[in-house]
Amino acid sequence: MNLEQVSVRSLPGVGPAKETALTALGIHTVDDLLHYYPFRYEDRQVKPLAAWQDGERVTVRALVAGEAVVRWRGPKSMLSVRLRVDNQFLVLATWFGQHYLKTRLGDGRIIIVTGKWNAQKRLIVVSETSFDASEQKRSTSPFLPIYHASKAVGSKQLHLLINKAIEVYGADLPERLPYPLMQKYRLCSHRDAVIAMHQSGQKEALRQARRRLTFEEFLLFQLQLHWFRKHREQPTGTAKMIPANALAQFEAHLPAVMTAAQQRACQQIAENLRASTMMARLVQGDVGSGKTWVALFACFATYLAKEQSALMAPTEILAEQHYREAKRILEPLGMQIGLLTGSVSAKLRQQTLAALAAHEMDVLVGTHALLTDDVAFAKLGLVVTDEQHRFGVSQRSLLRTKGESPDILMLSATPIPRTLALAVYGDVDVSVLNELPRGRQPITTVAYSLRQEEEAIRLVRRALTHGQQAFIVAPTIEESETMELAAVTDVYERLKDKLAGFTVQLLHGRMSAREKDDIMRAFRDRQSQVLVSTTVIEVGIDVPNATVMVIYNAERFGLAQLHQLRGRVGRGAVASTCVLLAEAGNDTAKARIQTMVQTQDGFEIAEKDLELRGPGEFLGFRQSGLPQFAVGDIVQDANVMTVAREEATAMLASDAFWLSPNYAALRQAVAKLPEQAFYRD
Ligand SMILES: Nc1ncnc2c1ncn2[C@@H]1O[C@H](COP(=O)(O)OP(=O)(O)OP(=O)(O)O)[C@@H](O)[C@H]1O
Repeated sequence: MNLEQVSVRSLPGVGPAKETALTALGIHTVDDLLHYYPFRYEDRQVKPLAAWQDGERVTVRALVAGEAVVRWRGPKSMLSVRLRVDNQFLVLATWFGQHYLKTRLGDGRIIIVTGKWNAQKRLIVVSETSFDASEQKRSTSPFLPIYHASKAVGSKQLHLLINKAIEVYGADLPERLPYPLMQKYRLCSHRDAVIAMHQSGQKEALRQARRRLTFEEFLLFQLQLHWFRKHREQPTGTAKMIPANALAQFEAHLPAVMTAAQQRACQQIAENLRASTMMARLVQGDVGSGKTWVALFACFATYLAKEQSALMAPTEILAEQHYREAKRILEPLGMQIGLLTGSVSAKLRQQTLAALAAHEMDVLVGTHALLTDDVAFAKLGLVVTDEQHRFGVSQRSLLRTKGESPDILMLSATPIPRTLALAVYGDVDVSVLNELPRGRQPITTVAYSLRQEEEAIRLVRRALTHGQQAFIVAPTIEESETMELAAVTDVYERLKDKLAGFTVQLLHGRMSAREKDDIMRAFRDRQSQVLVSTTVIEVGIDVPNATVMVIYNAERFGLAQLHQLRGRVGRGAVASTCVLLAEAGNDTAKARIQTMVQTQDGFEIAEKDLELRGPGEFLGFRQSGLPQFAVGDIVQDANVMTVAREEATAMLASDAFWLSPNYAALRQAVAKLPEQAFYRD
């Protein structure tokens, strides 16, 4: 029986109303229902108090110690009583809206409660109470599956319904993976895995189920990536004639030697440009690792092949910065560079466009102004996008259509762990710049509490008196209204007073692009000494004279983001300092701040960030269009992704995959997935 064609209505107890409620959760068929996995399991095992984590839901067997008290606030009640746990410790328990339980909470009674633990207040906010102390023993499953539910169908109801579906249809769950593959990786059957996800109380069975389902979905994903790549009409690029000594020619004109990582990336690029297939390469650089020079080398190599390059940046100030650097590095090599942004005068724009069309210009740097219709290249051979995730898909492909399948180079300052990069970018090649240019001074990072603000300001003042500049970052205005964070405007007002005699300017996201660029320019040109800002300064700004960075409420930012921010200092010859002003938080918050203090390696920080916060909260994760998996976790299960990738490659190259009935189910599954869900530009 094909469960994808069996409506949930076929299950006992599901009428039109229940059907509507299930539809709202995306559940239409029995197949959907069976694959609607719990998002977590509640651990109902009674644990000793010492093992409780702040904020965790705990189940505890305790002795009522003292009299229960009810307080009222309007119609709302709060019931509190002391409980003795592990025969010694006293904790407080509160119930909201359940004052009627008071009579049952007699002094000395043994109860079992489940609730959220607040370590600081030593308080459990109770959500479930059991007065039958033996219940715990009778319960078969210490792990209760919790489902994303709605008002109309709760988690418990879903659980019951799924159990019913397993009872009636469980035997019809099909197997997609060929047997030899299951044997090779010792995977349990799809059916056993699905059932275990919903019903198992055993840690090991659950682990095996997760492993099997993760492998399956990663394999499908990888097969798809490869499949569509194979079947897509790949526009064949043109081979560029690039002399063997191109890199040496380029390096001979540089003001400093390239790092080994830069050289490696350049060599990889030259190889790609020479090939007749189109280049699709991502240069992933840690902050300050010198991505721009690598991009400029690509432009130079393209120039040697007598073709033009376009370099697109997300903001005017970044475009200007690239333009200056391109002029400085490429003009001595005989190249002509142009700039096109919204601020370029009409006359200059006309001249630039004319030069471009006549092939008197080799590189055009700009913002999305490059995309306008009248921008026409004589022969566009290379498109470089900086921070391409900040452009829409259509914008990116628009630039590409200005040439005949030009080679593509993408620059990204967000260090993404390798597996994530594969998942995000599919099969692009990746060059990693994990090395800083020589002569960089290390950045000293210190963590202060918010009360030590004065100390931070002292550091700022000292740098200013030495003629250096400082960045101050504070959370956004919007957030501060509801969350009582140090608003950027408050910080600005305070610092203006405390740093009287220096020019302090404010920058935030509510300003127009023009205002922002003006303020950034003033700072870059040293007309202001202190820039108080939200995270809008985050990416790419290069002001080597700035040596102090102070970040207010650092606990509010993602680690990858803090790393980006910190990377704005330490770019010159003078040693820099980064002060993290943070509220003391729970263990995770402390571990995050500690990571920042301990390491300056962006890749390490990114891994740690993912580990501590989970990929769902990883900076830019949502915007990046990373695929969401039902069971697998791209970070924790990174090794499974690698294996799935290898298997997918081998499979598609084998006849068996295309011909054998063993693979029929898998072939069908891959073909059925919607292309756009996975295939990214
Ligand atoms: N090998 C090198 N030796 C010395 N200086 C270098 C080298 N490579 C680049 N630089 C300089 O380092 C600075 C930073 O380079 P760049 O702006 O390309 O960094 P980035 O990788 O874009 O970093 P971020 O993402 O933090 O902006 C520039 O001023 C550049 O001229």
